[in-house]
Amino acid sequence: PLVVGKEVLDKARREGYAVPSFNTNNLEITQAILEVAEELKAPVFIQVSDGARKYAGMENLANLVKDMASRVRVPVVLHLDHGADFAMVMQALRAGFTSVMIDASHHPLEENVRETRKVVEAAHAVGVSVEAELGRLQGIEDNVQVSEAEAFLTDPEEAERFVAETGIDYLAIAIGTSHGAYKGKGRPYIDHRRLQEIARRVSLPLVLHGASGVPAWLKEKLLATGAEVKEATGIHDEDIQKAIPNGIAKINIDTDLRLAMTLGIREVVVGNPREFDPRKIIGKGRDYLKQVIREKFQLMRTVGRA
Ligand SMILES: O=C(COP(=O)(O)O)N(O)CCCCOP(=O)(O)O
Ligand code: NA
Ligand SMILES: [Zn+2]
Repeated sequence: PLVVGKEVLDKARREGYAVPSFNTNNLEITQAILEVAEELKAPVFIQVSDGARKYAGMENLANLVKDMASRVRVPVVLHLDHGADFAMVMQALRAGFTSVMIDASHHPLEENVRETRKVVEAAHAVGVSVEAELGRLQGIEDNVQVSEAEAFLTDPEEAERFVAETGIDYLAIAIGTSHGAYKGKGRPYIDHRRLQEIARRVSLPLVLHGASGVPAWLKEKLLATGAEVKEATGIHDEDIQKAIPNGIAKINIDTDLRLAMTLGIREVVVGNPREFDPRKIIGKGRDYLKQVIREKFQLMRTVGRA
C-alpha cells in the first residue's frame, strides 16, 4: 500500500538498512520498481523529479503510482524529489504525495530554514513527511578547489541546528556524492568521518543523493552497443555499505535506471534494425531495470524488510 515516508525511514535507520528511492518517469520504470519490491518483500520510495513532472505530468505519475501501490503488499512511498519551491510542494501535496523534499540548499542558510519551515508546517498539517537538504552536492565538474569543496559538504554542527530549527523528518546531506553519471575521475571520495559526526548529532534518517554506482556489467554492455559512456563512474558499493550503519536510510538512484533502460533500448534498436514494436524495445529496457533494482535492494539490505 501507499504509506507515509517517516515510518518507513525511521524503521530503516533504527534497524540498520536503507531504502532505495528510485526516480520514475513512466509506466515501465514504475512497473519494474514495484514488481521487484514485491518479489523481494522490500519497502520502496518512488520519486518524481522536476524533469519527470515536465515529461509525464505530476498528476499522471501520481495517479499511476498511487493506483499501482494500492495493489502491492509492500509499503510504497510516493516522494517529490528536489522540490524547488513552496508552490511545487503544494501541488505534490494536492496530488497525494506521501513525502516531499524542499531543496533550498542553494540558498543562504537562513532562507533554507525559512523555506523549509513553511513546507514542514503545510506538509505535517496533512500528515506528509518532509526531506530537506543542507550542504550542496559537488557539481559535475570536479575542478572545484578543495576549500570550495569543503564549503559544499554538510557541516555536522550546522546540521544539528538545521534539524532543530526546521522540524523535518529526514535530512539530505553532502559527503562527496554528486548527481549524474560522471562523479569524478576514479573513485569518488566519500567523507565517512563527516557522516559519522553528523549521525552522532542527528538522530533522524539521513538521505544520500547522487548515489548511483554505474555498475561495471552495465557499462560494459552499454559500450558494446556503441553508447559513449567511457568516462562514466559511480559510487562504490563498499562506500554505500559503509554509509548505511552510519545513519544513511534513504538512497537516491536515478542514473543507474537511466543506463539500464538505455541499454535495453539500444540492444534491440542496434541489434534488430527491423524491430519497431515499442513493447519489444522498451520492454527490454524494463528487463534490465529489474536487474539493477534487484541489485540495489540487495546492496542496501532492504530485502525482506517489508
Ligand atoms: O540523487 C539523485 C540521483 O542521483 P544519481 O544521479 O547518482 O542516480 N536524484 O535526486 C535524482 C535527480 C533526478 C533529477 O533529474 P531530472 O530533473 O532531469 O529528472
Ligand atoms: Na529527494
Ligand atoms: Zn538528488
